[in-house]
Amino acid sequence: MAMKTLRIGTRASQLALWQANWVKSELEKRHPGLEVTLTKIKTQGDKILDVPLAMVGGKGLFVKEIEEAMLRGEVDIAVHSMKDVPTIFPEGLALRCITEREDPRDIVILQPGFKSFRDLPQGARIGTSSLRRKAQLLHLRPDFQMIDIRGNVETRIRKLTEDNLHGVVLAAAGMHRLGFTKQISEYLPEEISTPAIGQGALGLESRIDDAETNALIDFFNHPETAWAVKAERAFLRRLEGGCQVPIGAFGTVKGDQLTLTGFVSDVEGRQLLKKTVSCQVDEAEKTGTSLADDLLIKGAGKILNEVYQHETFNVNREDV
Ligand SMILES: NCc1[nH]cc(CCC(=O)O)c1CC(=O)O
Repeated sequence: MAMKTLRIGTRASQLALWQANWVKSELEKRHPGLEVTLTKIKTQGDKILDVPLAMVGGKGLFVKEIEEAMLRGEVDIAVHSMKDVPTIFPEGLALRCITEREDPRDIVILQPGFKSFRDLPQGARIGTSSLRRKAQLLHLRPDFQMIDIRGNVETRIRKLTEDNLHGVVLAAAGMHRLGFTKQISEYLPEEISTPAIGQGALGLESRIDDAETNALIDFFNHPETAWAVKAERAFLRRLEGGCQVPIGAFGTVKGDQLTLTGFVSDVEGRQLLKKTVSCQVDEAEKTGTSLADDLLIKGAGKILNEVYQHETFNVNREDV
């Protein structure tokens, strides 16, 4: 039987292409004879590089054009970093698979001679645009000067030298995938830097009614990661944190037990709410929602309202 061609829609950044190519090669291993092609699609988030993304507006800046291509039938699946995937999907599309998580932690790259961010001098300059990363580092080192950096992973690494920074913060997963592991100075444990929702996992999105495609890709789904990420996303959804805010959540699964940590903070990392809960995996979403409710009762709503009004609230979904 002649196999169909499966077309992957992807952004053209180095990391997005690595991820799409990884999906392609896993598909070809699994289904010998299947032809898999990549279609590069420019998204709003790729086009507008100089404007704070909050001013561009809207959720899903890095996925919308790919979703439209899928709805028009021009591509069959989209490969996303789960971190960039909005919690709501257009009619007809769904998140079909969540892949096994890479290292979920944040990392720092430091100037030569430094082993830990803790050793940096007073007032050290740290590059990141993520309010989540900013807040958690400022919580430990209120003296740090946080510098906005935008751009893809390589650009941000380059800014360490170009912008004369003491350190930059990035995701371990992106560094590992792109072969930059050796440049990592320090891994930040989850207890110090709660990862972004979905960090390290990939999401495969497809048309709900495309049974043939869905049957081909279902093996990518990793149930443990999927439970964890579903809990994290329920937490985010309840906090209406579709845009970038100092929100993080991290779930792990052992057997049928899910442990979920959620965190919300103000921009300066002064008020930091964090809580860890456990449940059975089939309660993942409910638990994510109720953990958010818990933090709302403790004052997360007030903190987040202040964040939304804060002048530095310029969303950068490339660096959550
Ligand atoms: N928005 C950029 C982005 N999207 C996903 C990752 C890392 C890989 C992952 O989380 O799967 C990164 C890079 C970074 O934050 O350093």
